[in-house]
Amino acid sequence: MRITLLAATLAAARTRPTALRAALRRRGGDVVETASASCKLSPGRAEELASLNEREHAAECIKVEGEAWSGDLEPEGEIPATDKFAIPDWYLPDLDAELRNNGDVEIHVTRTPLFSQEECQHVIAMADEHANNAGGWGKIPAGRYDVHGGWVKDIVGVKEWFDDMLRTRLYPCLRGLFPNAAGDGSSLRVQSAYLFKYTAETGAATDVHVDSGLLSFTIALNEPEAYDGGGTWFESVDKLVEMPQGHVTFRPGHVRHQGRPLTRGTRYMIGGFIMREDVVEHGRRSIERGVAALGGAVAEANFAAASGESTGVPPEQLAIDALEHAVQVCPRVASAQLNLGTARQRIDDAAGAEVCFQAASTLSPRDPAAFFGRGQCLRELGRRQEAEPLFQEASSLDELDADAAYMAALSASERGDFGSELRWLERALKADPKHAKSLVNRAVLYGEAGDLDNELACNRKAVEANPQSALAANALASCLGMRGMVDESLAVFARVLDGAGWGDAEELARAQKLHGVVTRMKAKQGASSG
Ligand SMILES: O=C(O)CCC(=O)C(=O)O
Ligand SMILES: [Fe+2]
Repeated sequence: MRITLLAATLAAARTRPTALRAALRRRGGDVVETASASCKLSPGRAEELASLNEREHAAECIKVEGEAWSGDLEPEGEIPATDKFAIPDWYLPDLDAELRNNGDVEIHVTRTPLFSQEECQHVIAMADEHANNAGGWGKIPAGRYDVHGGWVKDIVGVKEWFDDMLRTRLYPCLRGLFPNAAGDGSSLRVQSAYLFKYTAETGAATDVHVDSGLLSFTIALNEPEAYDGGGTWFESVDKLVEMPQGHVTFRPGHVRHQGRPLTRGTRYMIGGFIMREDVVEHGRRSIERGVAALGGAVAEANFAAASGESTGVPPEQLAIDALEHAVQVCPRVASAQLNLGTARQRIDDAAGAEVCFQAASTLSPRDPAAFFGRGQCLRELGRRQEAEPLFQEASSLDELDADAAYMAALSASERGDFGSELRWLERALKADPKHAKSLVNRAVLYGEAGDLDNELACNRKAVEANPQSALAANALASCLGMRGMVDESLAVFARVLDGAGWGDAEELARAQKLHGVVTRMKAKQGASSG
């Protein structure tokens, strides 16, 4: 009988991980203005950050000198006809007015190839040979993916070809298509240029991101028959651009896009990020400075992080300052607002972060990170009901985001809607079959349905997939205790208690308490069988 009571204690410990905080109220008004007005950067600090940007720009211009061709363009450079589409309601951090044509942010895709088949094949052959000589392809990080590739400046033969093409075709196209932003073309500079080799197995995609520069181009080096999937996807208009070999896309750099996942074959492309020697991109540089100070662990994964000049300011503060500066410079740029939200979350300013995420989701309504971040803040602020649809939205926008689906599941379970909880947990586990919290809560649902074998199996899977998760270990140990498998249960609890460093205070206290419960249970078992 005592054993049953102890088991009930363990069953009560079958809890879902949650976090409850006090409630606060929000203010109304235009969301972007509200977020911008929340910035308290002093004019002196703004000036310091601006001069940091100027120095960084000057240093970068020196660095890229010689990495790629620059100077006067071929006067008669040919400009191909393009198909164009607009990105409505989108704002650029720098030269926003100049980068528009008739008020629109435009993406141009060539109608006829800019490069011949022979040219493209030759470029690929040189790149493959370079990789062979180097003992394999390098990897360029692109968010959660590592794409095989290399910097154009380092690839023998390709660099020389690329330099020639900048002068005769690529820069003349930018000058023709974006006349107000490119000027006569002589001040255009390659911030970076890379050659990607996507395969289904290695670095099949990039995350959705913005590029580092005023303008970008993407060159399709091989024929689309060589692969399935791929192409460039433009998030805010949900449009996929798939180009035949030799075609090129020209566009403002700061438009969210993704190299779509490849499911078969190989896709070669060249990407170029273009800046201007005579324009300091204060908006972009402050955003990148903030992102770099946050350790890059934010949604906007630019390939080239800002070159961090040491300032002696702690990283959290530098992030806040730089991103408040960015919001001052370009309040309608979603990535400035989003990253400021992330920076404020880091210093536990949920109310300050929430207004930024709300602005970001208004400015970039298909960016899952803005919804997820706002949902987290609203929970912190005690507004769980408002948070739930935001997690659902984030999960719908990114089916690979297990955290978003998990948070939607948690929200449903808090309302007692276990049917919805199950559906969202299944979605989370489809996105990430190893997601510890989802596995633990899936086990809870099995247990509540009386399916004890699957409850145990699910908890075992959680621990196997996450050997360092105290949450999973505690769940498994409790489950084992409930099933009377006390020795194994005690061993798992002991692992949590010994495992210095993995497990927060809450999980450690839980392990301690439940270890005691199971120890008493074992004593009772011994007494009743002895
Ligand atoms: O693979 C693609 O089409 C896009 C790659 C990319 O992010 C870029 O060119 O900036
Ligand atoms: Fe890109």
